[in-house]
Amino acid sequence: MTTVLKLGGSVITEKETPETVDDAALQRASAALGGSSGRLAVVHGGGSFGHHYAASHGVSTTAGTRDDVAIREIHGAMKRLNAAVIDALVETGVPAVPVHPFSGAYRRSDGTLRFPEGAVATTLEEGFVPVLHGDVVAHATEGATILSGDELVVALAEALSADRVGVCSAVSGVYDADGEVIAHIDSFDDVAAAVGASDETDVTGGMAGKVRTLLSLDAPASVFGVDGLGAFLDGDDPGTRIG
Ligand SMILES: Nc1ncnc2c1ncn2[C@@H]1O[C@H](COP(=O)(O)OP(=O)(O)OP(=O)(O)O)[C@@H](O)[C@H]1O
Ligand SMILES: C=C(C)CCOP(=O)(O)O
Repeated sequence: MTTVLKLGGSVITEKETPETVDDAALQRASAALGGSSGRLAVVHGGGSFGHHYAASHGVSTTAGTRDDVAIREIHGAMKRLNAAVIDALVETGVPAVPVHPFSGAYRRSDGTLRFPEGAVATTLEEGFVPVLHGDVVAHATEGATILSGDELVVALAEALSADRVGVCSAVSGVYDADGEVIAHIDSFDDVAAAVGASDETDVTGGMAGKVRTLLSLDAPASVFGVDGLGAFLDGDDPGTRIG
């Protein structure tokens, strides 16, 4: 059983305060992961580490930068968050190891992502838990653009033929217009009026971007809050199922 799990930046950081980890939430998530079994690849988002730098340099998933300073700032912040996530996971006994997308992933000029998965697949086979993250990546004809953790989850899940995909965010699921968690989404148009951007600084589209991206996945994905993480890892289907 191969699981790809995203820990949202909105969960593990205090998203409005630059470079601030939400230690309590990260410890809760790590404790849940400490008890998990099977092959697990973790991806985390940018939260208050990646999005502030990306926004301040005007970089998004489509608007590129040719400024090497911008690339180092965005990537450097994401590496610092990655180190904090790995430290927390190691504390709970998870054999976590870092994988930095900038070093291997890139976009073609039409924006399609290339992610050579050999290192991650081998890392999993050998019993480690690779921990990847949203990042800045080289983009042919654009310089460099942002790769969201959600897009990476989809690419990884497909490349690894994952059985389960989970996206743990700051909300209990995708809410409808009345604030109730939607049980199942299989078309963006059905929820377009209810889903929006993030309430915080976010260059990758908040919940609307997440739903759109996850709908492109072959395997079904679940969006849930940190309260649902243990249940998801136990094989349940908390929150909103997408696809
Ligand atoms: N209909 C909706 N249901 C749930 N959340 C919504 C909805 N519309 C907008 N949102 C916003 O989307 C946010 C989740 O998207 P966001 O991209 O911030 O999450 P994340 O993936 O956890 O964080 P990051 O992008 O930093 O990794 C919620 O916190 C909320 O502010
Ligand atoms: C902003 C950066 C560098 C990563 C964005 O990843 P996301 O938070 O998963 O959308």
